[in-house]
Amino acid sequence: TYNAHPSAMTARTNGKMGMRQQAEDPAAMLAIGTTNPTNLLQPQDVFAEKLFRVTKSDHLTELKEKLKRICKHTCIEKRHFHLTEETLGAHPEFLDRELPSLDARIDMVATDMPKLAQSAAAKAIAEWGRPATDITHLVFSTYSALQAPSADLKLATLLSLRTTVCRTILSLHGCYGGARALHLAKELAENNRGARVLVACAETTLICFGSPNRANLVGHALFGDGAGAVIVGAGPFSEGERPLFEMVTTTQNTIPWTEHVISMQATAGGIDFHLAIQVPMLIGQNVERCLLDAFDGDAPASWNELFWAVHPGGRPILDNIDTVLKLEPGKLAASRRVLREYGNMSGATIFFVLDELRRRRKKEEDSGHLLLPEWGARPSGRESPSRPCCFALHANPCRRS
Ligand SMILES: CC(C)(COP(=O)(O)OP(=O)(O)OC[C@H]1O[C@@H](n2cnc3c(N)ncnc32)[C@H](O)[C@@H]1OP(=O)(O)O)[C@@H](O)C(=O)NCCC(=O)NCCSC(=O)CC(=O)O
Repeated sequence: TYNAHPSAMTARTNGKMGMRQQAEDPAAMLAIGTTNPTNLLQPQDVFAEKLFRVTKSDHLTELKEKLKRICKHTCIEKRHFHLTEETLGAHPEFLDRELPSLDARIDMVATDMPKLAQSAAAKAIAEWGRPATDITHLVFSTYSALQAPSADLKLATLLSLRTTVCRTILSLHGCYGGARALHLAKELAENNRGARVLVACAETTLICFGSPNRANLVGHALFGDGAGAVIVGAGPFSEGERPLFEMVTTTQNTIPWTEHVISMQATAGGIDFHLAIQVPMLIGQNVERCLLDAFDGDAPASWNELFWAVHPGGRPILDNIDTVLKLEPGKLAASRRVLREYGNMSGATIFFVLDELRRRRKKEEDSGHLLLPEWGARPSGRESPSRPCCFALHANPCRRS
């Protein structure tokens, strides 16, 4: 409802016209769901051999040895992929960037990617305990959305959300897409009393996949497929709703002049992406300044006073954050575990890290030994070092007093 007269607007939104504007409390995550495709589970130690075999690239021996070296340095043990050997057999054009293949990729992703998101969202909704029709807003993020109607509408249909659900799609935000979607969900939940926002993110490397070459080798070693979903709502909470992480404050920060550092480009042969070798260094050099900006004069005396939900963009990124922030061993354990078990699933990864953190918290609660601090932060380079983006989270189910 729009109205030129603010006083009339207040009267209408307080009355029968719809939800009152402001929620009483900060937004919180009320449930988390994650999922991975089961088609192909790739142990990292045999990944290079398999990739070069299925892409008929075995003759590129030097490149294969380099990928083996890189894979060893990733600290990844396995990843999940939607793409199968059968699919590659049926689409030889996926192997040759000179052949047009974008249409076929978009067709496959359009059907399969929303289903991946559905699986994660269904888990989150089941945990939340309320009917899917109580969801008022949907924010969907993916780097594979290149058509309209897009994955947000497909997901809404698959989940039988109400027809009045307010949908937003974030496209090609890459690794920071999940955090940005959560950021938006907080604003939606806090500004629409009673709103319940489904945040979903699904990523499949199918849209970028190609035969190995010098430019895509690190991407081949790093990225995997997965989906995550979170229900976000602000208080008052209904019976049975249980805040997992209170979302206290969110900011986004861009490092100037780093636009070239990570990029994605749709081409006739699929999406090309570029990762500059400087990414881990730039994140290390800028993360503390971005955190200080985010905390706006209210930073803790030591970063160890917080728990951390860092997007595991790559092993050297986590190492640099550890070093620069002087974190105690284990502070990034949730991020490191997710990287080890799933690789970098771009925007979906942060949901896995949050899920891992709450599992660790639950374990500590059950054993009576609470180690995780109450407050936390979530920095991430995005598509670049350029946007470390930070959340402060409140992991106590009770509200801050
Ligand atoms: C590739 C790595 C596993 C390599 O590990 P190390 O750096 O410890 O090992 P190393 O220095 O010996 O490098 C091994 C070989 O990899 C090469 N190499 C390293 N990084 C490269 C890059 N970005 N592009 C091309 N080649 C690269 C080195 O030149 C070397 O080649 P040779 O052996 O020939 O000398 C790591 O650097 C890594 O994880 N980098 C990716 C980090 C990243 O950019 N993540 C962001 C993803 S996007 C994202 O997630 C956004 C976000 O963070 O929010």
